[in-house]
Amino acid sequence: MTAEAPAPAPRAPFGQRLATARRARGSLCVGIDPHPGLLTAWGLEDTPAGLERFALAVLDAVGPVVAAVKPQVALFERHGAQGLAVLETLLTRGAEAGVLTIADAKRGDIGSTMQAYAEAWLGEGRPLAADAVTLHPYLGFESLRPALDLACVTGRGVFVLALTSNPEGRQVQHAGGAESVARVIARAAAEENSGTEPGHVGLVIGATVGDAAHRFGLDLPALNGPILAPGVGAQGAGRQELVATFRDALPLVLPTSSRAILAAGPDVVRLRAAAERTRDELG
Ligand SMILES: O=C(O)c1cc(=O)[nH]c(=O)n1[C@@H]1O[C@H](COP(=O)(O)O)[C@@H](O)[C@H]1O
Repeated sequence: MTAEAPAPAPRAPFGQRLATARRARGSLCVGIDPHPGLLTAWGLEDTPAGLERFALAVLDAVGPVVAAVKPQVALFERHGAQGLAVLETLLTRGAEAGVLTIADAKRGDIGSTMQAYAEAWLGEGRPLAADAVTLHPYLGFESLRPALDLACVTGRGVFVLALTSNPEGRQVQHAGGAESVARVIARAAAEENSGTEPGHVGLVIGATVGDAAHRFGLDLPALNGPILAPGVGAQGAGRQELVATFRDALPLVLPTSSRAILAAGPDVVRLRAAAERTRDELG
């Protein structure tokens, strides 16, 4: 009996694919956050049909000029099953268009449940599988194991919350003093990325956190993986804050902005121009 050949990897590793996308189209990620107020401002109804028109218009406008798009899952979930169907369509169209998709689902649970979340967002052939998903580690970093491992197998990625952009995050993430929660999470993520290639385990660190990463001793250049940085635009951060927050880890940073860019729609030309301008300003 001959041994079966191992199944070929479904796609190149996420770290590699992200690096290629950034070289081709720069480092911006645009958040697709279909808030009801934005739908109204775009002249759309707050319904699954309005949601679909909004989400696909954003993809068409910005997909060719940015590295990634990040649909905010909550804003699709609020439309129930039909909203999730729109998300499914968006993720499929994103893959067809060659722009990376990051599902902002912020999942995290005990291992047995985490296995199901991992399959849902990172599993091969799953309807909602994206190129990467956001995870929260507050049941313990190791509880994320099913997602960390499955992402590696399927050539996908994860972004683990470390220092979030909202001020309330400090209560949990700064706890522990010198050995802060954020530092423990950052170190655990770096251990997943050992190797020469850029790894598939990223962190989320808000561009609004000031010098917290430095103050708490996070060794960000050692992460060898991407840092998703929300907080630019509507939450007040810009290029100056990115430089001050990330210092020598800036090459790892993928800034992400939602409302500040989406407000330029529904005109596709203006929307694309807003994404290009933000991308170029943030450098
Ligand atoms: O994981 C995220 O993307 C995230 C983490 C974080 O610390 N702060 C943060 O704002 N986000 C998300 O990033 C998006 C920010 O949207 P804007 O403030 O409109 O740019 C929202 O979808 C948030 O849920």
